[in-house]
Amino acid sequence: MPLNKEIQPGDNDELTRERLQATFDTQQMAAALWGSDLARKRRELAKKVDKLTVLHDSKDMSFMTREEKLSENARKVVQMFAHVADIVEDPSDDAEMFHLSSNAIGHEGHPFGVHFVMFIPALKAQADDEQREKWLMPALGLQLIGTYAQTELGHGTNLRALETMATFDKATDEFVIHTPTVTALKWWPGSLGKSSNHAVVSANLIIDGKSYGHHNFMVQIRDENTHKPLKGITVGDIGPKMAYNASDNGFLGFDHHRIPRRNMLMRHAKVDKNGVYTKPPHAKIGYSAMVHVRSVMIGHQGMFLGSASTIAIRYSLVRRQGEIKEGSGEVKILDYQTQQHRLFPQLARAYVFMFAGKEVRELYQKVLSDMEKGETTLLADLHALTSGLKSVVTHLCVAGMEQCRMACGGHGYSRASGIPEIWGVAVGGCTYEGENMVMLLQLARYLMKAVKETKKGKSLGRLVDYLLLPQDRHSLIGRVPQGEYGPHLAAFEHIARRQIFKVADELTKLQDKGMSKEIAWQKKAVELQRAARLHTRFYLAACFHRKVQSVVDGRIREALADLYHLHLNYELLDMVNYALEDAYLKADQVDFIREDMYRLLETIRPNAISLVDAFEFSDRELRSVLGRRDGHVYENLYKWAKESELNRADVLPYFDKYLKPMMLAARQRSNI
Ligand SMILES: CCCCCCCCCCCCCCC/C=C/C(=O)SCCNC(=O)CCNC(=O)[C@H](O)C(C)(C)COP(=O)(O)OP(=O)(O)OC[C@H]1O[C@@H](n2cnc3c(N)ncnc32)[C@H](O)[C@@H]1OP(=O)(O)O
Ligand SMILES: Cc1cc2nc3c(=O)[nH]c(=O)nc-3n(C[C@H](O)[C@H](O)[C@H](O)COP(=O)(O)OP(=O)(O)OC[C@H]3O[C@@H](n4cnc5c(N)ncnc54)[C@H](O)[C@@H]3O)c2cc1C
Repeated sequence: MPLNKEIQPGDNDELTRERLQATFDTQQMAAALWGSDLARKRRELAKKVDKLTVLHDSKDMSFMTREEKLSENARKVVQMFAHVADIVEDPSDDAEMFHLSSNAIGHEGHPFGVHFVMFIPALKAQADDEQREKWLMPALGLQLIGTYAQTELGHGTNLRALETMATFDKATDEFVIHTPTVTALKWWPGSLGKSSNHAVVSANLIIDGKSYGHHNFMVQIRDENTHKPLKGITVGDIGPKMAYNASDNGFLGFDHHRIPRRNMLMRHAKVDKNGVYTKPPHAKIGYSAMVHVRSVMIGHQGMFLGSASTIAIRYSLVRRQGEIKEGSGEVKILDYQTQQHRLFPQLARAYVFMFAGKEVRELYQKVLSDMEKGETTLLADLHALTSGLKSVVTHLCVAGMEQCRMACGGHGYSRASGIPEIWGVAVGGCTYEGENMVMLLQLARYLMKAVKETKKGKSLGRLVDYLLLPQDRHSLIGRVPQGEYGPHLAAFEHIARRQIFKVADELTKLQDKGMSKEIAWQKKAVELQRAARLHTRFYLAACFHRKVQSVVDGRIREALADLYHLHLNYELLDMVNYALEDAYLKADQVDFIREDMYRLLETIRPNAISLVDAFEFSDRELRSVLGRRDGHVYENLYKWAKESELNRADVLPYFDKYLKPMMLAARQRSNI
């Protein structure tokens, strides 16, 4: 059977020649990336969206005001739901729905931005059966629009300091929701400002003057017909952001607003009509919606980096600039080693982030079904894993996307490239769902506990089993036959384990000297977050290894293995100081890693376009002139620029108003 190489009539010849070099079938690679069923569904879905003009952008969003963006995406999201049954096979499949939303709406946000990713997951995990009937069904049926209102103007990270109050009034069987200070205003919730009419609100539960910490409450905030804020509620938009401006992130305040007692989400924690409080089976079970989003973010961030890599690699095969050998003509910029070194490691990261995203979702589903039965043993493991992955992946994604942008030269800076918007959305991920540094420290707490268990000869969980293994003194990289990468993965393991034990010992020493646990933690916080990063980067490398091992088709496995080996080399060099500190690696081994990395850049080069084609992002989804599948970049850049609102007239009013009078006056002065 001939290999599928994604060649279509009308394609730029340069790209066709590139695609013909592929050593593998792109559809099979897509199946390895997404799973064969989802890859097929994605392909079919994109074709259907292409035919449904009501789902198409009415013009490029770059040329719209915020209000136009909100209105445009509200229009499309409504059309999307109207046609959903004709487009997707299973509307309850988040992955299929995310793909539909990417194609039809893009990533700038829409009125249901938080409804599906937090509001519904919070209801699924925290509402009891009766409450699910009352809100989950209408929420799924689009009878209401919900958001998740937790962060306040004064506090986002430190949830214990949230100020919004939910005081139980036994006499009326109600909670009184109140915003006592300006810093207690809810601030940031997506789609809150102008779109939502319901919110899951985090507030301190107060019964008979005693605080039980924050819990989640269902609050209707707007009238379902007039959409006006209900009495006692102040709500609005917080203003423009770096990106994601089709989302109306909002503020929300309550003035002694009353809700029925049964509006507290009561699957786990409960308050009865006499004000008797029942504790949940796990203190942090109410944080499940956050864990859900952290788990989805990993794969999504991989897709963002995959999109940026696709744009930059395709463009690098169309763009010619300079000669390598004088007189032999200008080369494609992807033929420069520096360009390959800039882009291929980002491509490899995108692949592994998507693989890790899949693994972590599987663990999340398991924990969710355990929680349904009141079983919470794996919650701490999941929290630790998602906290680390969320932080490392978002950080590396935005660093990688910035490389992709710069690799496109001047045109990368134009919004026509599509990179600025996805970069702006992705970089938000470093902050939302837990600021990265804070989440790394959460993982570090877990790792320090794991060390204690290890010292007793036990393992805290599967993810930290490797702490039980003895440390090797020297790496075998370059000392085993060429093509064996076991020692590379062992090096990730070594540096993670060493840093974890090192910081644990340092903490112990400080405490032995009489320092409190908390102050010792502060003194070692930078080292602790390093340990968390190294642990996570080891997890990612090991995940890549598991994926390559699981692939049956030889051609796919070989192409994936090249990316995996490049990943091992590149990331090790990025962290090499840790391996040099204890002379685990010698200088000649570092040179070996570098040389092997350069070799791999050359090996990957002929497959580059097919490795990005395998993501199967449609042009509609990429929204990039530079990343067009057919490679016809220049004529379309010109067409795009002509759409600029500044080109609506040859002379704009500001010229007559300001510049012309100034120049006339200057001329008159010079004539005097
Ligand atoms: C949106 C989805 C996909 C994105 C891509 C799609 C494309 C579109 C892109 C744009 C979408 C934009 C949507 C954005 C939506 C964003 C929403 C939000 O941001 S919602 C708000 C999120 N807020 C946070 O994440 C707050 C961060 N802070 C915390 O989580 C906590 O305060 C803390 C964990 C830092 C500390 O909690 P606290 O209760 O104060 O901790 P204690 O010190 O009391 O206890 C520590 C103890 O608890 C354990 N713990 C903490 N959390 C959990 C948990 N979730 N599960 C299990 N255990 C937990 C922790 O490990 C400690 O355990 P210990 O044994 O004591 O060590
Ligand atoms: C695009 C976007 C969408 C959002 N959507 C929502 C939403 O739908 N619902 C919602 O409720 N919220 C939402 N948020 C809010 C978001 O969850 C918070 O901004 C986030 O959790 C960080 O909290 P913060 O803003 O208080 O940061 P801060 O905690 O003030 O962070 C500032 C700095 O302080 C440091 N810091 C803070 N605490 C510690 C500590 N203990 N140890 C060491 N360093 C520390 C941080 O590392 C950081 O460098 C959104 C935010 C964004 C950007």
